[in-house]
Amino acid sequence: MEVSGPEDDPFLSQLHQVQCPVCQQMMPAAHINSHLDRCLLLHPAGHAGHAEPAAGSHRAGERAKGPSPPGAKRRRLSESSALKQPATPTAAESSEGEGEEADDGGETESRESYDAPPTPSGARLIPDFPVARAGSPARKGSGKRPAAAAAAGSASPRSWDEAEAQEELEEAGGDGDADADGEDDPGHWDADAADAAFGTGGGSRAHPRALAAEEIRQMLEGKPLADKMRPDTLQDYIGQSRAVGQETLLRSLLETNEIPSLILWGPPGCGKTTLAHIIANNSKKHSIRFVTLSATNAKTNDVRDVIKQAQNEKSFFKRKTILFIDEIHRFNKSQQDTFLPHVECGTLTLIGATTENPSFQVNAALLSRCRVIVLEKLPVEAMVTILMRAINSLGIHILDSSRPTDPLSHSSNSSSEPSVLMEDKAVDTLAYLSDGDARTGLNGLQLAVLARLSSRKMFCKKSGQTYSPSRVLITENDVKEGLQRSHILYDRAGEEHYNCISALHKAMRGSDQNASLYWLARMLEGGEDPLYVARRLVRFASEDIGLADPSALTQAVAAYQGCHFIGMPECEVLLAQCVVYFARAPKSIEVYSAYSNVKACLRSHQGPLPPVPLHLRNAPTRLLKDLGYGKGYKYNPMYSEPVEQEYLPEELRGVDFFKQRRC
Ligand SMILES: Nc1ncnc2c1ncn2[C@@H]1O[C@H](COP(=O)(O)OP(=O)(O)OP(=O)(O)O)[C@@H](O)[C@H]1O
Repeated sequence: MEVSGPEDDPFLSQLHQVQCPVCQQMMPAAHINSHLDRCLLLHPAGHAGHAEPAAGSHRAGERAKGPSPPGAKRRRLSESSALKQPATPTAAESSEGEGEEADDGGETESRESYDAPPTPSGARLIPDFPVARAGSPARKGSGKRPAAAAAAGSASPRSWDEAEAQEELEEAGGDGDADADGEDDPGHWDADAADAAFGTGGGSRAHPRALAAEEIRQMLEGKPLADKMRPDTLQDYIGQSRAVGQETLLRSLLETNEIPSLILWGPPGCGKTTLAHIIANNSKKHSIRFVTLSATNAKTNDVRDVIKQAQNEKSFFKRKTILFIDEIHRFNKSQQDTFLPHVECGTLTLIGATTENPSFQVNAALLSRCRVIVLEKLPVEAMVTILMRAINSLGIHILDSSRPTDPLSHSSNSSSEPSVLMEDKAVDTLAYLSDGDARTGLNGLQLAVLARLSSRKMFCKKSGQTYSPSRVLITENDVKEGLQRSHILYDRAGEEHYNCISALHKAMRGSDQNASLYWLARMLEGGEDPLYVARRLVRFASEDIGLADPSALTQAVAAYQGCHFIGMPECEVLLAQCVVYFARAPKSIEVYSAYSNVKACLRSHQGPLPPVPLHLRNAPTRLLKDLGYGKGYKYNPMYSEPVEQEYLPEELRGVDFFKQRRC
């Protein structure tokens, strides 16, 4: 559970808060003097607004050197970790704030929009990318963005204006150092570092610090690129104009900080968590607590804790709490019920994100108290814009296929040329193949670049030329490979979902308990709904085990109910137990096949179906008795010996569905 808000002593820190007149940051009154000394030194006139951690805390750069969130965590966890932002400036001082970025004073600096221009069909998709000069998308509070974008947009690495590059460099510290504040942070992703360094090296051959392949490789290692590139402001939030476009109600509500309870519904990677992250950033400016839970690992007690804290905050400090629950559909109905009264009475504003239809997955009562925001798959143009933003931040140049000569081949000063280039069609292909999922696109890009940089195969297939080892060309094939590798992650909504459940079914049928457990874990770890797996087990109990072990059905139904009661992650072991039981159980498809035969018989029947024999009909009235209903029926319990009696319609007499396929 991640909670951002007043931590160590909420009472004191709230009561004695003052605002720094230079960087606007809130902090305990006791810290203001020492903070001001530092702040004035760091932010002379004109730099106000660039926030600095309060006195007593580490400087931003120092904090950033601390261990960054583990990138090896599974995807959902790493996504939720992206919301570990201090909700208020005071939170930056708390221990939980450590390791997080500095406050986002840099956001106040000018930042050009990344909205992609409409692309005519069939035209190249890479937009003439606006040069973003300030405000890093990857890091709040950062200073400069490179004009690498310009090079990409104009498709010529040489179109970059030298003077502009030098100016950018000087603004960024003048020495090619990563941070305008002079904070060096080699081990941490720093878009500024990339920007400042590449901005000067990318187009301006005069500058000695074009990003070397090795530098890019280091920047790409660790945290997923999608996390690093998560936008902090609505301005950088691409697409989704129906939901948060300029004229929408939601946008005006967000701008006035009137956040209603929301359910964000959309396919994976379309920006649900990102929108919540933007709301979180915004709320911290208004002293609203923003708490994040992921339904994949939060327990009911975590929810209760959040509610209790929200009640305290409301009654003692009149402070609102926004609770963001990622994958809310994975909470069972009773867990969802826990929020209901608190959303109702305004203790909590709930923001839930779900990939599943909320009509089925979210309690009707809760749903009726939330505004459902439908986010769509990102269109290809938006994907290109998002990818280009990352490509520019990394200092990768785009190679224009329409140019008659390869810029790599006629470099006069090879040492200062950009060292990593990417085919323009590789970007288009990546945007198309990502299927509206920005995470897939960005992580595919990361894998493609990393793979290419690690293998150091530096030749251009088109020209057949090889280049110096310091140059790398990322091709369309590289991104295709990168995408394939990133798809190893389980795709809950797509083909992988069906492939894995089929593999599980077959492994249990083949009595392979190891493989059965493997496929189960692969689905659950990938974010599969445990109730979906449980429903399939109920079916398997009858289809494949049947009367060979009739208690299998009881086991499956119990597992289903157990999953429903306790939800993930606790229910995974219930499913594991059931899966192993089924893999070990004797199998019989006798009933399943016989029933299939009956169905086939009915479907292939020509003409009207045979009537129910009169002796089998019930005769509750005299009239029916007179018509012969029930006549001649032998009531079995009255006979001690076996009863000779027909139960099938006359024309089916002698048919044995257990032996033959068709009647
Ligand atoms: N609209 C957008 N504009 C810019 N970047 C985006 C946008 N949507 C997604 N991204 C990028 O894609 C990454 C993944 O997006 P996000 O985590 O918001 O997806 P999601 O819809 O919550 O997915 P899931 O349901 O799988 O958790 C983000 O970190 C961000 O870098």
